[in-house]
Amino acid sequence: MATDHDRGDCSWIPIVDIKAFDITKEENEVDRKDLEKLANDVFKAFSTIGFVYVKNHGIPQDQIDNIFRLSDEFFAQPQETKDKFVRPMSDPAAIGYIPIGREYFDANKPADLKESFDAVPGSEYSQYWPNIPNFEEDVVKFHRTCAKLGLRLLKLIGMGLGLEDSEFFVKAHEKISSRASNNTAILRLLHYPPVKDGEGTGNYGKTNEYDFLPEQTRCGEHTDYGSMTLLFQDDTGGLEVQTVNGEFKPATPIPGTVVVNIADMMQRWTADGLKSTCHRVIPHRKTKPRRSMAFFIDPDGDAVIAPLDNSKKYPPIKFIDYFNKRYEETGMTREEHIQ
Ligand SMILES: O=C(O)CCC(=O)C(=O)O
Ligand SMILES: [Fe+2]
Repeated sequence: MATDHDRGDCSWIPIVDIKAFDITKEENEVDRKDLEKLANDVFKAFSTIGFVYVKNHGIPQDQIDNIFRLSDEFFAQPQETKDKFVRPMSDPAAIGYIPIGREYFDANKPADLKESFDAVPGSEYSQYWPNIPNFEEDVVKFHRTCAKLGLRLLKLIGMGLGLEDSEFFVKAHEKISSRASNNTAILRLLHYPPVKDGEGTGNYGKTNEYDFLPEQTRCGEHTDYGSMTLLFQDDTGGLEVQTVNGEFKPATPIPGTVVVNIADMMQRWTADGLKSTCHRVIPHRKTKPRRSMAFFIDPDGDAVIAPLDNSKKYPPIKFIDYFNKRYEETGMTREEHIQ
């Protein structure tokens, strides 16, 4: 039976074209009226489902392809090699490799069948950068590029929301590409390995052939913790987003676009005006690997997040406290992974 994934039906998620304010443009060369119109369009798009496809963002396709290539090169290495770069788990600010079976979003189910690499500029954990030519340099540069796009979107949302200080969100993310002020924004390279068809034994980490355990998935249902996430996905599919009725529908890849979703802090700031929507990655095509790259836009860790309309919908919370709590709840502080 043809599924929505196969039909490529993702028309329920809005597409916004930000050409007027793409990252190659200087802020002062953009006409104020065009910017205001764009801000309204962007805000409206984010208000519908909390997910949008952003097109004409200005990040060169070559740069995106190059990071996917470096990511492939890293994950294609033997497990023993990758294991040398396993990030220290006790420090959420560390960089490095996260093996399969580490992160979960439901403690009663098997951990996600994915492996990833967390990267930030200026990390004190420089020994965890792999020995792949240009890896650190290019990945760090991409982090900064993503941060630039993220800040543009934050500005547009601030304007679209009609904030008195339209730079409010931008200012709360000032340290996005540094480790200062406990900013936790990371670029995460993700690899969901191909698996055999049928249910299996969870034989991961031991051979190159993986099986899904009963109830295991590529990435469990969750919301993201920070302000927003930029997601670059390959053409495999599998990402699903929860609708207001509670069902999950595909966010099929659209070439040339970045999927952007609202995360928990933006929902709190806007007192539910913008929704941090639940999403997951299913093994839509088990035998085909999925590769994606997520840039998690986080406010500075010291920022205190409270509803901007002064409502009491959410109590004020320091972002780093919220982050640490979620980090612990997803099993990330364990030094071992599930066998
Ligand atoms: O890989 C994907 O498509 C989604 C990943 C995701 O939602 C996450 O890591 O938070
Ligand atoms: Fe996510």
